[in-house]
Amino acid sequence: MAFMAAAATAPSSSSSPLQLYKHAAARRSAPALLLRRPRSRSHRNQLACSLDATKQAVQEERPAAVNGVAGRTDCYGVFCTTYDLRAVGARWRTDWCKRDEETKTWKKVVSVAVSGAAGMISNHLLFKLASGQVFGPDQPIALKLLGSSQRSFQKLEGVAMELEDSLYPLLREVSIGIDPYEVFQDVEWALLIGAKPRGPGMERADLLNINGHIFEQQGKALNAVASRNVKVLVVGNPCNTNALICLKNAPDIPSKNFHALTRLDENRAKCQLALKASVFYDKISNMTIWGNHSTTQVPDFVNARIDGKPARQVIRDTKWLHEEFTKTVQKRGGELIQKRGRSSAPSTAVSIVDAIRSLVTPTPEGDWFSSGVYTNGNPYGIAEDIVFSMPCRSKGDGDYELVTDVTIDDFLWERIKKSEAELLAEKRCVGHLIGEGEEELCEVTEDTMLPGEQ
Ligand SMILES: NC(=O)C1=CN([C@@H]2O[C@H](COP(=O)(O)OP(=O)(O)OC[C@H]3O[C@@H](n4cnc5c(N)ncnc54)[C@H](OP(=O)(O)O)[C@@H]3O)[C@@H](O)[C@H]2O)C=CC1
Ligand SMILES: O=C([O-])CC(=O)C(=O)O
Repeated sequence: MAFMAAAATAPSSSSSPLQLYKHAAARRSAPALLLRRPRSRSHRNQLACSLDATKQAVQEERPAAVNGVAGRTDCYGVFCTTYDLRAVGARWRTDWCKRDEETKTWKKVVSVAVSGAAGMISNHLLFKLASGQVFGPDQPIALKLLGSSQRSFQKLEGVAMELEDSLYPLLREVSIGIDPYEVFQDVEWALLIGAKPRGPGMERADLLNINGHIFEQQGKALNAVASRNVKVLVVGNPCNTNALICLKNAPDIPSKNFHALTRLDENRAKCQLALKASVFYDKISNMTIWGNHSTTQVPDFVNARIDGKPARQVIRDTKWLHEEFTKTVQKRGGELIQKRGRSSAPSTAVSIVDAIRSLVTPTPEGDWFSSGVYTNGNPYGIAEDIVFSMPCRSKGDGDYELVTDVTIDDFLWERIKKSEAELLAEKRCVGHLIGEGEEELCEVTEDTMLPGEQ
Protein backbone atom coordinates (compact mmCIF):
# COMPACT_ATOMS: atom_id res chain seq x y z
CA MET A 1 0.00 0.00 0.00
CA ALA A 2 1.43 3.33 -0.98
CA PHE A 3 2.04 5.50 2.02
CA MET A 4 0.91 9.02 1.23
CA ALA A 5 2.71 11.91 2.78
CA ALA A 6 2.31 15.63 2.62
CA ALA A 7 -1.22 15.67 1.40
CA ALA A 8 -2.39 19.24 1.50
CA THR A 9 -5.68 21.02 1.55
CA ALA A 10 -4.94 24.71 1.57
CA PRO A 11 -6.94 27.27 -0.37
CA SER A 12 -6.08 28.26 -3.90
CA SER A 13 -4.71 31.74 -4.20
CA SER A 14 -7.72 32.53 -6.33
CA SER A 15 -10.31 31.48 -3.76
CA SER A 16 -11.18 34.15 -1.26
CA PRO A 17 -11.70 33.42 2.42
CA LEU A 18 -15.31 34.37 1.86
CA GLN A 19 -15.73 31.66 -0.73
CA LEU A 20 -14.08 29.20 1.55
CA TYR A 21 -16.30 30.20 4.38
CA LYS A 22 -19.40 29.81 2.25
CA HIS A 23 -18.18 26.48 1.04
CA ALA A 24 -17.63 25.39 4.60
CA ALA A 25 -20.91 26.81 5.78
CA ALA A 26 -22.62 24.69 3.18
CA ARG A 27 -21.06 21.72 4.87
CA ARG A 28 -22.32 23.09 8.22
CA SER A 29 -18.79 23.36 9.35
CA ALA A 30 -16.16 26.06 9.37
CA PRO A 31 -13.08 25.47 7.27
CA ALA A 32 -10.03 23.88 8.74
CA LEU A 33 -7.23 23.93 6.24
CA LEU A 34 -4.36 21.54 6.52
CA LEU A 35 -1.02 22.70 5.22
CA ARG A 36 1.72 20.17 4.71
CA ARG A 37 4.85 20.58 2.79
CA PRO A 38 7.05 18.38 0.73
CA ARG A 39 9.14 21.49 0.76
CA SER A 40 12.60 20.54 -0.17
CA ARG A 41 14.57 17.47 -0.90
CA SER A 42 16.20 17.55 2.48
CA HIS A 43 12.89 17.95 4.19
CA ARG A 44 11.45 15.03 2.28
CA ASN A 45 14.43 13.03 3.37
CA GLN A 46 13.85 13.98 6.94
CA LEU A 47 10.31 12.79 6.67
CA ALA A 48 11.42 9.55 5.08
CA CYS A 49 14.14 9.04 7.61
CA SER A 50 11.95 9.62 10.57
CA LEU A 51 9.42 7.20 9.19
CA ASP A 52 10.52 4.22 11.21
CA ALA A 53 10.97 6.06 14.46
CA THR A 54 7.75 7.97 14.16
CA LYS A 55 5.74 5.60 12.03
CA GLN A 56 2.91 5.43 14.46
CA ALA A 57 2.73 9.19 14.70
CA VAL A 58 2.86 9.62 10.96
CA GLN A 59 0.18 7.02 10.45
CA GLU A 60 -2.02 8.80 12.91
CA GLU A 61 -1.63 12.02 10.95
CA ARG A 62 -2.18 10.46 7.58
CA PRO A 63 -5.86 9.63 7.31
CA ALA A 64 -6.95 13.20 7.95
CA ALA A 65 -4.66 14.46 5.23
CA VAL A 66 -5.56 11.85 2.66
CA ASN A 67 -9.24 12.12 3.38
CA GLY A 68 -9.00 15.86 3.36
CA VAL A 69 -7.55 15.92 -0.11
CA ALA A 70 -10.01 13.54 -1.67
CA GLY A 71 -13.04 15.77 -1.89
CA ARG A 72 -11.40 19.18 -2.02
CA THR A 73 -10.37 21.57 -4.71
CA ASP A 74 -9.34 24.42 -2.45
CA CYS A 75 -5.59 24.25 -2.24
CA TYR A 76 -2.77 26.41 -3.39
CA GLY A 77 0.73 25.97 -4.66
CA VAL A 78 3.00 23.46 -3.11
CA PHE A 79 0.44 22.42 -0.52
CA CYS A 80 -1.64 20.69 -3.17
CA THR A 81 1.11 18.20 -3.79
CA THR A 82 0.60 14.64 -2.70
CA TYR A 83 3.51 12.28 -2.87
CA ASP A 84 4.52 8.83 -1.86
CA LEU A 85 6.77 9.01 1.14
CA ARG A 86 7.85 5.39 0.79
CA ALA A 87 9.12 6.01 -2.72
CA VAL A 88 11.01 9.05 -1.54
CA GLY A 89 12.40 7.06 1.33
CA ALA A 90 13.49 4.19 -0.89
CA ARG A 91 15.54 6.49 -3.05
CA TRP A 92 17.23 8.59 -0.42
CA ARG A 93 16.77 6.96 2.88
CA THR A 94 20.05 5.10 3.23
CA ASP A 95 22.42 8.02 2.71
CA TRP A 96 20.29 10.49 4.53
CA CYS A 97 19.77 8.31 7.55
CA LYS A 98 23.47 7.80 7.94
CA ARG A 99 23.89 11.53 8.01
CA ASP A 100 20.92 12.35 10.10
CA GLU A 101 20.80 10.27 13.23
CA GLU A 102 18.88 13.00 14.97
CA THR A 103 15.50 12.49 13.40
CA LYS A 104 15.49 8.80 14.35
CA THR A 105 15.08 9.83 17.95
CA TRP A 106 12.30 12.27 17.30
CA LYS A 107 9.27 11.82 19.51
CA LYS A 108 5.70 11.38 18.38
CA VAL A 109 4.28 14.61 16.94
CA VAL A 110 2.71 16.84 19.58
CA SER A 111 -0.47 18.60 18.54
CA VAL A 112 -0.84 22.17 19.79
CA ALA A 113 -3.83 24.46 19.24
CA VAL A 114 -3.39 28.22 19.50
CA SER A 115 -6.35 30.61 19.53
CA GLY A 116 -5.96 34.29 18.67
CA ALA A 117 -3.28 32.97 16.36
CA ALA A 118 -3.19 36.10 14.22
CA GLY A 119 -2.76 38.38 17.24
CA MET A 120 0.32 40.07 18.64
CA ILE A 121 1.27 37.49 21.24
CA SER A 122 0.94 34.63 18.79
CA ASN A 123 3.03 36.56 16.32
CA HIS A 124 5.97 35.86 18.63
CA LEU A 125 4.87 32.61 20.20
CA LEU A 126 4.19 30.51 17.11
CA PHE A 127 7.75 30.84 15.85
CA LYS A 128 9.15 29.80 19.21
CA LEU A 129 6.87 26.76 19.23
CA ALA A 130 7.87 25.78 15.69
CA SER A 131 11.59 26.22 16.35
CA GLY A 132 11.74 23.56 19.04
CA GLN A 133 12.67 25.87 21.90
CA VAL A 134 9.47 25.09 23.78
CA PHE A 135 9.00 21.33 23.55
CA GLY A 136 12.57 20.46 22.68
CA PRO A 137 14.77 19.79 19.65
CA ASP A 138 13.51 16.21 19.24
CA GLN A 139 9.83 17.08 19.40
CA PRO A 140 8.04 17.50 16.05
CA ILE A 141 4.97 19.64 16.30
CA ALA A 142 1.62 20.17 14.58
CA LEU A 143 0.19 23.67 14.98
CA LYS A 144 -3.56 24.16 14.79
CA LEU A 145 -4.41 27.83 14.49
CA LEU A 146 -7.83 29.04 15.59
CA GLY A 147 -9.34 32.31 14.40
CA SER A 148 -12.58 33.82 15.58
CA SER A 149 -14.29 34.73 12.35
CA GLN A 150 -14.32 34.71 8.64
CA ARG A 151 -12.45 38.03 8.70
CA SER A 152 -9.54 36.58 10.60
CA PHE A 153 -9.22 33.68 8.22
CA GLN A 154 -7.09 35.50 5.68
CA LYS A 155 -4.77 36.70 8.45
CA LEU A 156 -4.33 33.11 9.57
CA GLU A 157 -3.39 32.12 6.04
CA GLY A 158 -0.70 34.78 6.16
CA VAL A 159 0.57 33.44 9.49
CA ALA A 160 0.64 29.91 8.09
CA MET A 161 2.57 31.12 5.05
CA GLU A 162 5.19 32.76 7.27
CA LEU A 163 5.54 29.57 9.24
CA GLU A 164 6.05 27.67 6.02
CA ASP A 165 8.65 30.11 4.81
CA SER A 166 10.59 29.69 8.04
CA LEU A 167 11.60 26.13 7.07
CA TYR A 168 11.42 24.74 10.58
CA PRO A 169 12.33 21.04 10.40
CA LEU A 170 10.23 20.17 13.44
CA LEU A 171 7.08 21.84 12.14
CA ARG A 172 5.20 18.96 10.58
CA GLU A 173 1.79 20.39 10.08
CA VAL A 174 -0.03 23.71 10.13
CA SER A 175 -3.78 23.87 9.99
CA ILE A 176 -6.08 26.85 10.28
CA GLY A 177 -9.74 27.08 11.05
CA ILE A 178 -12.46 29.00 12.81
CA ASP A 179 -14.44 26.12 14.25
CA PRO A 180 -12.98 25.02 17.61
CA TYR A 181 -14.63 21.62 17.22
CA GLU A 182 -12.42 21.03 14.17
CA VAL A 183 -9.29 22.80 15.31
CA PHE A 184 -9.20 21.18 18.76
CA GLN A 185 -9.55 17.64 17.42
CA ASP A 186 -7.15 15.44 19.46
CA VAL A 187 -4.97 18.38 20.53
CA GLU A 188 -2.65 17.73 23.46
CA TRP A 189 -2.07 21.40 24.27
CA ALA A 190 -4.48 24.30 23.86
CA LEU A 191 -3.02 27.79 24.23
CA LEU A 192 -6.04 30.05 24.45
CA ILE A 193 -4.86 33.55 23.66
CA GLY A 194 -7.70 34.98 21.58
CA ALA A 195 -9.96 37.38 23.44
CA LYS A 196 -11.62 40.68 22.85
CA PRO A 197 -9.74 43.62 24.35
CA ARG A 198 -11.69 45.92 26.63
CA GLY A 199 -12.87 48.90 24.62
CA PRO A 200 -13.57 52.46 25.78
CA GLY A 201 -16.61 52.66 28.01
CA MET A 202 -16.92 48.90 28.29
CA GLU A 203 -17.80 47.73 31.78
CA ARG A 204 -15.70 45.06 33.39
CA ALA A 205 -18.82 42.92 33.61
CA ASP A 206 -19.31 43.28 29.83
CA LEU A 207 -15.77 42.07 29.21
CA LEU A 208 -16.29 39.11 31.51
CA ASN A 209 -19.46 38.28 29.66
CA ILE A 210 -18.15 38.68 26.09
CA ASN A 211 -14.90 36.84 26.65
CA GLY A 212 -16.62 34.39 28.96
CA HIS A 213 -18.76 33.23 26.06
CA ILE A 214 -15.63 32.55 24.00
CA PHE A 215 -14.19 30.37 26.75
CA GLU A 216 -17.50 28.65 27.39
CA GLN A 217 -17.62 27.61 23.73
CA GLN A 218 -13.96 26.61 23.66
CA GLY A 219 -14.33 24.59 26.87
CA LYS A 220 -17.21 22.68 25.31
CA ALA A 221 -15.23 22.06 22.15
CA LEU A 222 -12.20 20.82 24.09
CA ASN A 223 -14.45 18.55 26.08
CA ALA A 224 -15.90 17.10 22.91
CA VAL A 225 -12.85 16.55 20.74
CA ALA A 226 -9.50 17.23 22.42
CA SER A 227 -7.17 14.62 23.89
CA ARG A 228 -8.55 13.48 27.26
CA ASN A 229 -5.33 14.71 28.86
CA VAL A 230 -5.08 18.02 27.02
CA LYS A 231 -3.23 20.76 28.90
CA VAL A 232 -4.94 24.12 28.57
CA LEU A 233 -3.22 27.45 29.16
CA VAL A 234 -5.56 30.45 29.19
CA VAL A 235 -3.92 33.76 28.33
CA GLY A 236 -6.86 35.85 27.09
CA ASN A 237 -8.04 38.20 29.81
CA PRO A 238 -9.45 38.09 32.39
CA CYS A 239 -7.47 34.87 32.27
CA ASN A 240 -8.24 33.37 35.71
CA THR A 241 -11.98 33.58 35.30
CA ASN A 242 -11.79 32.60 31.63
CA ALA A 243 -9.87 29.49 32.70
CA LEU A 244 -12.57 28.74 35.29
CA ILE A 245 -15.28 29.05 32.63
CA CYS A 246 -13.32 26.85 30.28
CA LEU A 247 -12.76 24.04 32.78
CA LYS A 248 -16.36 24.14 34.01
CA ASN A 249 -17.48 23.56 30.44
CA ALA A 250 -15.08 20.66 30.00
CA PRO A 251 -16.17 18.23 32.71
CA ASP A 252 -14.51 15.24 31.02
CA ILE A 253 -11.06 16.82 31.18
CA PRO A 254 -9.33 16.96 34.58
CA SER A 255 -9.70 20.44 36.10
CA LYS A 256 -6.07 20.18 37.12
CA ASN A 257 -5.11 20.42 33.43
CA PHE A 258 -6.24 24.05 33.17
CA HIS A 259 -3.91 26.97 33.83
CA ALA A 260 -4.24 30.74 33.72
CA LEU A 261 -1.04 32.52 32.73
CA THR A 262 0.57 34.34 35.64
CA ARG A 263 4.10 33.54 34.57
CA LEU A 264 4.54 36.98 33.05
CA ASP A 265 3.84 38.44 36.49
CA GLU A 266 6.38 36.07 38.03
CA ASN A 267 9.00 37.13 35.50
CA ARG A 268 8.23 40.80 36.14
CA ALA A 269 8.58 40.26 39.89
CA LYS A 270 11.93 38.51 39.43
CA CYS A 271 13.16 41.37 37.31
CA GLN A 272 12.25 43.95 39.98
CA LEU A 273 13.97 42.00 42.79
CA ALA A 274 17.07 41.56 40.63
CA LEU A 275 17.19 45.28 39.90
CA LYS A 276 16.85 46.22 43.57
CA ALA A 277 19.42 43.66 44.72
CA SER A 278 21.79 44.48 41.84
CA VAL A 279 22.10 40.87 40.79
CA PHE A 280 21.45 39.16 37.49
CA TYR A 281 17.90 37.85 37.37
CA ASP A 282 18.93 34.20 37.16
CA LYS A 283 19.78 34.55 40.85
CA ILE A 284 16.12 35.02 41.78
CA SER A 285 14.15 31.87 42.61
CA ASN A 286 11.07 30.71 44.51
CA MET A 287 8.94 33.57 43.26
CA THR A 288 5.22 33.13 43.72
CA ILE A 289 2.45 35.24 42.31
CA TRP A 290 -0.65 34.67 44.41
CA GLY A 291 -4.15 35.28 43.13
CA ASN A 292 -5.58 36.96 40.10
CA HIS A 293 -3.78 38.21 37.00
CA SER A 294 -4.93 41.71 37.87
CA THR A 295 -3.83 44.65 39.98
CA THR A 296 -4.76 42.67 43.11
CA GLN A 297 -2.14 40.01 42.42
CA VAL A 298 0.33 39.41 45.26
CA PRO A 299 4.00 39.03 44.33
CA ASP A 300 5.54 37.12 47.22
CA PHE A 301 8.83 38.56 48.50
CA VAL A 302 8.44 36.61 51.76
CA ASN A 303 9.33 33.25 50.23
CA ALA A 304 11.40 34.52 47.27
CA ARG A 305 15.12 33.84 47.31
CA ILE A 306 18.06 35.79 45.97
CA ASP A 307 21.12 33.70 45.31
CA GLY A 308 19.65 31.07 47.63
CA LYS A 309 19.03 33.49 50.54
CA PRO A 310 15.63 34.79 51.65
CA ALA A 311 14.95 37.98 49.67
CA ARG A 312 14.35 39.95 52.88
CA GLN A 313 17.88 39.14 54.06
CA VAL A 314 19.30 40.62 50.89
CA ILE A 315 16.88 43.52 50.45
CA ARG A 316 16.52 45.14 53.90
CA ASP A 317 14.30 47.93 52.62
CA THR A 318 10.93 46.71 53.96
CA LYS A 319 9.12 49.86 52.86
CA TRP A 320 10.25 49.25 49.28
CA LEU A 321 9.19 45.59 49.43
CA HIS A 322 5.80 46.38 50.88
CA GLU A 323 4.94 49.40 48.81
CA GLU A 324 6.99 49.87 45.66
CA PHE A 325 7.77 46.27 44.74
CA THR A 326 4.21 45.08 45.13
CA LYS A 327 2.69 48.03 43.27
CA THR A 328 5.28 48.01 40.49
CA VAL A 329 4.61 44.36 39.68
CA GLN A 330 0.85 44.80 39.93
CA LYS A 331 0.92 47.75 37.52
CA ARG A 332 3.74 46.74 35.22
CA GLY A 333 1.37 45.83 32.38
CA GLY A 334 -0.32 49.21 32.55
CA GLU A 335 2.94 51.11 32.63
CA LEU A 336 4.09 49.21 29.59
CA ILE A 337 0.92 50.06 27.70
CA GLN A 338 1.47 53.73 28.48
CA LYS A 339 5.01 53.63 27.12
CA ARG A 340 4.50 51.35 24.15
CA GLY A 341 0.94 52.13 23.26
CA ARG A 342 -0.08 48.48 23.30
CA SER A 343 -0.08 45.61 25.74
CA SER A 344 2.92 43.39 26.22
CA ALA A 345 3.29 40.79 23.53
CA PRO A 346 6.91 39.57 23.18
CA SER A 347 7.40 39.21 26.93
CA THR A 348 4.02 37.50 27.21
CA ALA A 349 5.07 35.03 24.50
CA VAL A 350 8.30 34.38 26.40
CA SER A 351 6.33 33.78 29.59
CA ILE A 352 4.05 31.31 27.78
CA VAL A 353 7.18 29.43 26.70
CA ASP A 354 8.39 29.48 30.31
CA ALA A 355 5.01 28.26 31.58
CA ILE A 356 4.94 25.31 29.18
CA ARG A 357 8.58 24.43 29.78
CA SER A 358 7.92 24.42 33.52
CA LEU A 359 5.40 21.65 32.94
CA VAL A 360 7.43 19.57 30.48
CA THR A 361 10.76 19.75 32.30
CA PRO A 362 11.41 18.86 35.95
CA THR A 363 11.40 21.84 38.30
CA PRO A 364 14.92 22.44 39.68
CA GLU A 365 15.36 21.06 43.18
CA GLY A 366 13.97 23.41 45.84
CA ASP A 367 12.47 25.87 43.36
CA TRP A 368 8.93 26.37 42.06
CA PHE A 369 6.95 28.36 39.51
CA SER A 370 3.63 30.21 39.57
CA SER A 371 0.53 29.26 37.68
CA GLY A 372 -3.15 30.07 37.98
CA VAL A 373 -4.64 26.69 38.85
CA TYR A 374 -7.95 25.32 40.02
CA THR A 375 -8.36 25.40 43.79
CA ASN A 376 -9.48 21.97 44.83
CA GLY A 377 -8.17 20.94 48.23
CA ASN A 378 -5.43 23.60 48.36
CA PRO A 379 -3.33 23.62 51.55
CA TYR A 380 -3.36 27.40 52.05
CA GLY A 381 -6.98 27.99 53.02
CA ILE A 382 -7.82 29.81 49.80
CA ALA A 383 -11.44 29.55 48.67
CA GLU A 384 -12.12 26.43 46.64
CA ASP A 385 -13.54 26.34 43.12
CA ILE A 386 -11.73 29.31 41.60
CA VAL A 387 -8.58 29.64 39.49
CA PHE A 388 -5.89 31.15 41.71
CA SER A 389 -2.19 31.60 41.10
CA MET A 390 -0.11 29.50 43.48
CA PRO A 391 3.36 27.94 43.71
CA CYS A 392 3.71 24.69 41.73
CA ARG A 393 6.35 22.07 41.04
CA SER A 394 6.45 19.59 38.17
CA LYS A 395 8.22 16.33 37.46
CA GLY A 396 8.25 17.34 33.79
CA ASP A 397 5.36 15.09 32.81
CA GLY A 398 2.93 17.95 32.09
CA ASP A 399 1.39 17.64 35.54
CA TYR A 400 2.17 19.63 38.72
CA GLU A 401 1.87 19.55 42.51
CA LEU A 402 1.29 22.49 44.81
CA VAL A 403 4.20 23.51 47.02
CA THR A 404 3.37 23.22 50.70
CA ASP A 405 6.46 24.58 52.46
CA VAL A 406 5.69 28.29 52.10
CA THR A 407 5.12 30.94 54.75
CA ILE A 408 2.15 33.24 54.39
CA ASP A 409 2.55 36.20 56.74
CA ASP A 410 -0.09 38.82 57.60
CA PHE A 411 1.04 41.18 54.86
CA LEU A 412 0.62 38.52 52.19
CA TRP A 413 -2.54 37.07 53.68
CA GLU A 414 -4.39 40.36 53.79
CA ARG A 415 -3.66 40.91 50.10
CA ILE A 416 -4.29 37.31 49.11
CA LYS A 417 -7.78 37.63 50.60
CA LYS A 418 -8.38 40.75 48.50
CA SER A 419 -7.43 38.96 45.32
CA GLU A 420 -9.55 35.99 46.38
CA ALA A 421 -12.54 38.30 46.95
CA GLU A 422 -12.04 39.77 43.49
CA LEU A 423 -12.04 36.32 41.89
CA LEU A 424 -15.13 35.29 43.81
CA ALA A 425 -16.86 38.45 42.55
CA GLU A 426 -15.78 37.66 38.99
CA LYS A 427 -17.11 34.16 39.42
CA ARG A 428 -20.51 35.51 40.45
CA CYS A 429 -20.55 37.55 37.24
CA VAL A 430 -20.14 34.45 35.10
CA GLY A 431 -22.50 32.16 36.99
CA HIS A 432 -24.62 31.88 33.86
CA LEU A 433 -21.58 30.52 31.96
CA ILE A 434 -20.66 27.89 34.51
CA GLY A 435 -24.12 26.64 35.38
CA GLU A 436 -24.21 28.45 38.72
CA GLY A 437 -26.67 31.30 38.66
CA GLU A 438 -27.73 34.43 36.94
CA GLU A 439 -25.79 37.26 35.35
CA GLU A 440 -27.60 39.84 37.52
CA LEU A 441 -25.54 38.74 40.52
CA CYS A 442 -22.55 40.49 38.98
CA GLU A 443 -21.04 43.10 41.29
CA VAL A 444 -17.48 43.74 40.26
CA THR A 445 -15.79 46.60 42.03
CA GLU A 446 -13.82 49.43 40.48
CA ASP A 447 -10.80 47.78 41.96
CA THR A 448 -11.14 44.89 39.56
CA MET A 449 -8.62 45.69 36.88
CA LEU A 450 -6.35 43.95 34.44
CA PRO A 451 -2.67 44.79 34.75
CA GLY A 452 -3.11 46.88 31.61
CA GLU A 453 -5.93 49.00 33.03
CA GLN A 454 -5.24 51.95 35.27
N1 LIG B 1 -2.26 36.60 31.03
C1 LIG B 1 -1.34 37.46 30.67
O1 LIG B 1 -0.27 37.53 31.27
C2 LIG B 1 -1.56 38.36 29.52
C3 LIG B 1 -2.73 38.32 28.81
N2 LIG B 1 -2.92 39.13 27.73
C4 LIG B 1 -4.19 38.99 27.03
O2 LIG B 1 -3.98 38.17 25.87
C5 LIG B 1 -5.01 38.43 24.93
C6 LIG B 1 -4.42 38.55 23.54
O3 LIG B 1 -3.49 39.60 23.49
P1 LIG B 1 -2.84 40.04 22.08
O4 LIG B 1 -2.38 38.88 21.31
O5 LIG B 1 -1.88 41.12 22.38
O6 LIG B 1 -4.11 40.68 21.41
P2 LIG B 1 -4.44 40.95 19.87
O7 LIG B 1 -5.55 41.93 19.87
O8 LIG B 1 -3.22 41.24 19.09
O9 LIG B 1 -4.97 39.55 19.39
C7 LIG B 1 -6.06 39.01 20.00
C8 LIG B 1 -6.64 38.00 19.09
O10 LIG B 1 -7.82 37.62 19.75
C9 LIG B 1 -8.76 37.32 18.79
N3 LIG B 1 -10.12 37.74 19.16
C10 LIG B 1 -10.61 38.97 19.28
N4 LIG B 1 -11.91 38.92 19.55
C11 LIG B 1 -12.22 37.61 19.59
C12 LIG B 1 -13.39 36.90 19.79
N5 LIG B 1 -14.55 37.55 20.01
N6 LIG B 1 -13.34 35.55 19.77
C13 LIG B 1 -12.17 34.91 19.56
N7 LIG B 1 -11.03 35.53 19.33
C14 LIG B 1 -11.07 36.86 19.36
C15 LIG B 1 -8.39 38.03 17.53
O11 LIG B 1 -8.35 37.03 16.58
P3 LIG B 1 -9.28 37.05 15.30
O12 LIG B 1 -8.54 37.86 14.29
O13 LIG B 1 -9.37 35.63 14.97
O14 LIG B 1 -10.59 37.67 15.71
C16 LIG B 1 -6.99 38.55 17.75
O15 LIG B 1 -6.11 38.03 16.78
C17 LIG B 1 -5.73 39.68 25.46
O16 LIG B 1 -6.91 39.24 26.12
C18 LIG B 1 -4.76 40.25 26.46
O17 LIG B 1 -5.43 41.03 27.44
C19 LIG B 1 -1.96 39.99 27.29
C20 LIG B 1 -0.78 40.08 27.97
C21 LIG B 1 -0.50 39.31 29.15
O1 LIG C 1 -4.13 44.06 30.33
C1 LIG C 1 -3.58 43.51 29.36
O2 LIG C 1 -4.14 43.17 28.32
C2 LIG C 1 -2.11 43.21 29.45
C3 LIG C 1 -1.79 42.28 30.53
O3 LIG C 1 -2.55 41.46 30.95
C4 LIG C 1 -0.46 42.40 31.11
O4 LIG C 1 0.39 43.13 30.56
O5 LIG C 1 -0.21 41.76 32.13
